[in-house]
Amino acid sequence: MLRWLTSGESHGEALVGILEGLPAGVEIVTADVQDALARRRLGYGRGARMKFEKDQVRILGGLRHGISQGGPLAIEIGNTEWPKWVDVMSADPVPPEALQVDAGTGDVREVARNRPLTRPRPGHADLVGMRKYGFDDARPVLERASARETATRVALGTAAAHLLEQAFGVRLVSHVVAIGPVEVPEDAVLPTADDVAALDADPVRCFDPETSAAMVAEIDQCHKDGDTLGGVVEVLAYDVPTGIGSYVHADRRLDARLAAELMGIQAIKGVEVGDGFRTARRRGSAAHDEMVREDGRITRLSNRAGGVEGGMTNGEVLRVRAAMKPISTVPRALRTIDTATGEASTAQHQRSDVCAVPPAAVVAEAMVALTLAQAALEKFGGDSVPEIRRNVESYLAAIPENLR
Ligand SMILES: Cc1cc2nc3c(=O)[nH]c(=O)nc-3n(C[C@H](O)[C@H](O)[C@H](O)COP(=O)(O)O)c2cc1C
Ligand SMILES: C=C(O[C@@H]1CC(C(=O)O)=C[C@@H](OP(=O)(O)O)[C@H]1O)C(=O)O
Repeated sequence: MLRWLTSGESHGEALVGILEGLPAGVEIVTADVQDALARRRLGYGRGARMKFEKDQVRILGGLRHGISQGGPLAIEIGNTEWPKWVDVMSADPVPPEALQVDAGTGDVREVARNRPLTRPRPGHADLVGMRKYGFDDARPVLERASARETATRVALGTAAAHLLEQAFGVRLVSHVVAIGPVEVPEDAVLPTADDVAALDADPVRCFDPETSAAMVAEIDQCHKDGDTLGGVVEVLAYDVPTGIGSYVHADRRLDARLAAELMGIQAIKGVEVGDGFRTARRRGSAAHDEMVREDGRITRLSNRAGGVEGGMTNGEVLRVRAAMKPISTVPRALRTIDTATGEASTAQHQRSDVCAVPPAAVVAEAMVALTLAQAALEKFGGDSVPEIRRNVESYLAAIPENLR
C-alpha cells in the first residue's frame, strides 16, 4: 500500500516527507524534486517569502543511484529562512537571553518574531487551534496549519508521478481555470502533458492567453484594493488504464478518494469530478458520455464524467477540479478579538500571498498523483516497475474484444 506522512513547521528547520510503498525501479533524482518544487513557487500574486526563500532538497532514504529500492522514500526540504528563526522555533528549550537577541540581525531587543500572536485571523486555523490545543498564542497553530507544508506533498507527489509514468504510462498536467470572477471559457482547449512548459511559463498557469491576461489584471486590482483572491484549478491525467478504483464500497471509489485528498489541501473548499456541479443542472440526455464503436474500440462522444464512472477510471482523461477560497490574511485587515485583552481588534497581518491559485494547481496535481498511484498499485500490485508493467499488460490483454 502506498502511504505518506509529512512533518515540519512553516518556519522550522526543515519539512520532512515519507512515502512508503514505492515499488523498486522508479527512476528519480534530486533535481526532479527540485524542479517540481520550483514549479510550486511560481505564480503571479505570491508574497515576498517566495522571492527570497529557496527549497533545499535532500533525499535521505529509498533511492540508490537515482533508482527507488522498494524502501520508504524520505525527503527533507530545508527552510533557508531558518537562521532567523533558530531560537524562536528551536525544538529544545532555549535560555531566555536567546530570545532577546535577533538571530537574523544580532540586534539586542525583544525578538519580534517571538511575540505572542493574539489577534486570530478569520479564515485561518488560529482561533480554533488555540482553543483546541490549549495555546495562548497562535504561533504554534499557524506554523503547522500553513501551506508551507504543501512543499512536502509536491516532493512526494513527484515520486508518485514518476511511478505513474514509468509503470502505467500515465501523465499528469495541472492548470488554473478561474481566479476570482475571471474564468476560462467553457469550450477552451484542454492542455496535454506536452503543454507543461507553456503552463509553467504563464504567470498564472492558465492555458488560455486572453484569460491569463485578465487574471493578471484582476490580481493587480485586488492587490491595489488591499484584498485577496481564490479560484479554481484543474488536474488532468492522460492514458489512465481502465478499472482503477471500485464501485463495491464507498471508500474504494476513486472519485471519493480524490475528493478527500484534494479537500485536504489548505484552503480548498470544493471539488468537482468531470463537469461536477454543471452536470447537476443538465438533463440526463446532455449529461452523460455516449458510446460508439470506432476502429474496433468503444469510444466516447464526450467526457463530461471526467474519466470516472462508478468510482472507477473508464479509460478517458481523468479530470478533477478544486476550488480555493481567497487567501485568509487580508491586507485590509478583518475584524477580530484580541485574545490577550478580550477587546475588539483587527487581525494580525504581515506579508502574505494575494493569490496562491497557481501553486495550488501544482499541489493538487501532486495529490492526484499520490492518490491515483495508490489506487493503481492496489489494482495491479507488483514490487517493481517491470512487474507492474507485466500486470497491466496482462489485465488489458484479457479484456474481451467486445468490451474494449
Ligand atoms: C499554495 C498555498 C499558499 C497559501 N498561501 C497563503 C498565504 O500566503 N497567506 C494566507 O493567509 N493563506 C495562505 N494559504 C491558505 C492558508 O494556508 C490556510 O490554510 C487557509 O487560509 C485556511 O484554510 P482552511 O480553513 O481550509 O484550512 C495558502 C494556501 C495554499 C494552498
Ligand atoms: C511559505 C509558503 O507559503 C506560505 C503559506 C502561508 C500560509 O499561511 O499558508 C503564508 C505565507 O508564509 P509567511 O506567513 O511566512 O509569509 C506563505 O509564504 C510556501 O508556499 O512555501
